[in-house]
Amino acid sequence: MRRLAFSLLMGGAAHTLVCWLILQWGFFRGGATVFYALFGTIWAGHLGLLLFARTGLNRRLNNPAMTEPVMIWCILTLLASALYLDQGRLAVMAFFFAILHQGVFRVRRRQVARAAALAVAGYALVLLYLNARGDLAQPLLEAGQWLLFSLVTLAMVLLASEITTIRLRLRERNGQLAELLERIQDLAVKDELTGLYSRRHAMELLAKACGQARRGAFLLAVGFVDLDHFKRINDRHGHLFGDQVLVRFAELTRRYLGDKDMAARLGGEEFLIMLPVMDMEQALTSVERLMSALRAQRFMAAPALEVTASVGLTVVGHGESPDEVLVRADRLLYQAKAAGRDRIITAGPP
Ligand SMILES: Nc1nc2c(ncn2[C@@H]2O[C@H](COP(=O)(O)OP(=O)(O)OP(=O)(O)O)[C@@H](O)[C@H]2O)c(=O)[nH]1
Repeated sequence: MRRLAFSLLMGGAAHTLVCWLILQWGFFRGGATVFYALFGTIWAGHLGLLLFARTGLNRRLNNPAMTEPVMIWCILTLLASALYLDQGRLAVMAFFFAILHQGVFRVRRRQVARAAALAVAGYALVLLYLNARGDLAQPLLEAGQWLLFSLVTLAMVLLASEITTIRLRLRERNGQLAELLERIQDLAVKDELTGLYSRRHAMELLAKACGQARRGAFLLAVGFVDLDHFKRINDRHGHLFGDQVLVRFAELTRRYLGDKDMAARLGGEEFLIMLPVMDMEQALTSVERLMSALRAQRFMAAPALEVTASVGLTVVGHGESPDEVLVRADRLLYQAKAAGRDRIITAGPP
């Protein structure tokens, strides 16, 4: 919007000023009446375009920046004023290069060529029309100026084409770099197999969350989850199938845990979950729901298999360090395993 306003207001003011000077020097055919009628219309158009963008109606267009329509409108205003000039026509048409400059970085090569063709052909039609009416004082000079204008325009279009090629290549490279960066960031914080957070990142998040929970911002539940008899699953159905089970569990955490909850794979078949909660009961309900979903999973390659997990679940106590919380959750998990697996053992802070 700011760019559009700048182009239309500054470009329009410069165009008006040059034509007004030509009017003062007596070379504007039709005099002040035609000048004010013409520039009144031109400014109504400029302000109409600005109003259109200001009200947000442009967002409904395919290209909300409206670069091409604005370029075409501005070229038409130059051509319209060129019709009334007895002198200085080339100076006015030269504003086209400023219009082109505005468009080069924003529109496609085809659109630049279209705008250039409109300017060159429009300029030629203006001259032919004036010549037919006998209003062209120096036809040869005007034709020479048109030729010069056309050659410079051609050079500009070729340059614009080069710039567009470089711009597109840069955009492609930027896209590739952004993708690479995202992948590097993912590798640093995510577990490759499951897409859950990695152990290192989980520890960083836990330290941060413990700090916030300590300040009383919320209550944080921390759970150690360990799939039961995973070695047996691997041995019976193969390592690849074991991987599928891990991925399925990760999917379930994404589906059953809330937006503010977090799940990480600490390694092997061991996971950490963190849930900001109101109380332990809420945490227990969430984890029970996740465990039921895991138990209900069926696998094509092993239809009779029921995967379960043991969980040690606790909440972060006032002033507790992440290590203290992890040790307690680990101890609870051990108790769950010892008590026969497929269960959640909970305990609050000491
Ligand atoms: N498929 C697969 N298996 C893994 C991966 N990482 C570790 N494991 C296996 O996970 C198994 C873990 O076995 P254990 O630590 O003995 O535990 P468990 O068999 O689950 O027994 P409990 O925990 O006591 O119920 C081992 O056989 C590891 O080889 C992995 O990325 N993919």
